[in-house]
Amino acid sequence: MAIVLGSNRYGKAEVRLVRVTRPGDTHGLVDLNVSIALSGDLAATHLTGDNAGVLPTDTMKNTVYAFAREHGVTSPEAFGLLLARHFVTTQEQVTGARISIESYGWERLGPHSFRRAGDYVRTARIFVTPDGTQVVSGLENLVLLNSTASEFRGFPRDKYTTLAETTERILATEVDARWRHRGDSADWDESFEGAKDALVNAFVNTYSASLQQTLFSMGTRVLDSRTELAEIRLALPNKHHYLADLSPFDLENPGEVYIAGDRPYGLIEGTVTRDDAPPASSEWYL
Ligand SMILES: O=c1[nH]c(=O)c2[nH]c(=O)[nH]c2[nH]1
Repeated sequence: MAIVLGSNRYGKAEVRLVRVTRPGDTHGLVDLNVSIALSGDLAATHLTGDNAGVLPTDTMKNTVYAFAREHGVTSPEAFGLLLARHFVTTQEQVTGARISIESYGWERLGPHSFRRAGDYVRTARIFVTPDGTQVVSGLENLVLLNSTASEFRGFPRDKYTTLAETTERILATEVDARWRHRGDSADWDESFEGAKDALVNAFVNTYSASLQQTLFSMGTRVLDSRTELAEIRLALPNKHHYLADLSPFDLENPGEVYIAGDRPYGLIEGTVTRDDAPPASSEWYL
C-alpha cells in the first residue's frame, strides 16, 4: 500500500482591487475581488519541501495590481484571461490556472462620486488548462420577486405532506447563475448585460407552475438570446413567503400580509444546455 499525493492547486484568494480611471473630471471605478489557483507539477513542494517550482502567492497578488496598471481592466473576463494566460505561459511547471473574479457595481452619483450598487455581484471564472480555455460568466445575489402569477399544485402527497395546494403565491428567489461561453473572445460586457436581462425578463414574464419551470424558462431565454453561450447553470433558493394567520385578531388576510421565511428554503438547481454545446472543462461541474 502506498499513500500518494492527489490533485492539488494553490494560489492567492480574494485579492481586492479598486481601479480608478481619470480620463478627465469624470472618473471611472472598477471594484474586483480576484482569486487565483494554479496547478501543474507541484509535487516536489508537497513531498520534499523543494519550492523551486512554487511561484509565491504573494507574487500572484502583486501581479493582479501590476496588471491593473499595465493593461487596465476592461471586463472581469478579459482581465481573468490575461492573468490566467500569464501564469500558464511564464511558469513552466504551471499547466492550469483558474481565475475567479467577483465584480462589485458602483452607480455614478456625480463626476467623481459613486454609490455601491447592492443588487447583484457579477462573476467571471477563467479556466486555462492543457485541454483549452473556458470562460464562465455569471451573477449572484440577484433577488427577484413576483407577487402573483405563481402556483404550486398537483404534487404527490404522503403521510408527512401538509403543504396546501396553491394557485396564488409569492415567488421569490436569489439568483445564482453561471453560464459558459462557446469561445474565449466576446464583447464581455454586452454579453453579460444581455444574459442578465434575459434572466430577469424570463422571471418576470413566466407564469410559474413551479420554480423548476421558471428555472428552465430563465435558462432557455438566456440561450435563445445569446448565441455565444453554450450552457447555463442556475441555483434558485425558493424564498418562501407565508400568509400570516391574522384570524386570532378577527382580521381577514386576503393575500396581503406575509411572513418572509428565512430558513429552511427550497433549493432548485438545474442546467440548461444546447444539444450542440461544445464539451465543458471538468471544472464546470464543480
Ligand atoms: O416551486 C416549487 N417547487 C417545489 O419543488 C416545491 N416544494 C415545495 O414545498 N414548494 C415548492 N415550490
